[in-house]
Amino acid sequence: MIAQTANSTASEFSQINPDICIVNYYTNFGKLGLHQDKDESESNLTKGLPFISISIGDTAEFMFGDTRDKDQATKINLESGDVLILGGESRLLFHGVSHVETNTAPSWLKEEMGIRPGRINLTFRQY
Ligand SMILES: O=C(O)CCC(=O)C(=O)O
Ligand SMILES: [Fe+2]
Repeated sequence: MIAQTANSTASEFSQINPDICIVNYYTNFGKLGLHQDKDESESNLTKGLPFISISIGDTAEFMFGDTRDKDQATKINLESGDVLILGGESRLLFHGVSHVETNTAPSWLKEEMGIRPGRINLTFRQY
């Protein structure tokens, strides 16, 4: 498994010109099973072009690993404002969301932006 965290910079991955943005909204009961993202073109997947994920709202437990087995997956928290990049050799890692933690969003999102409870995730990709 290739998983680089805080020390990695976006410049280590090939640049993308995103032409797709997928928006997922999770209620506090929301989950997403372990899967690989491989709907993009074969050539861009082969190049390992990254996708870029931005989390907004409540914190999610995000899992990733080499297989679809959630017991073996590594779990990290993705908080509001976190950016996750899966690219290069990590591009086809299995990943998913095991749960969303109720009432963990920054209070200003609710108070000033009127955002509803739960989590929004945006992923930017290049087909
Ligand atoms: O919500 C997330 O952090 C992951 C979303 C995801 O894996 C997807 O949209 O394919
Ligand atoms: Fe995904």
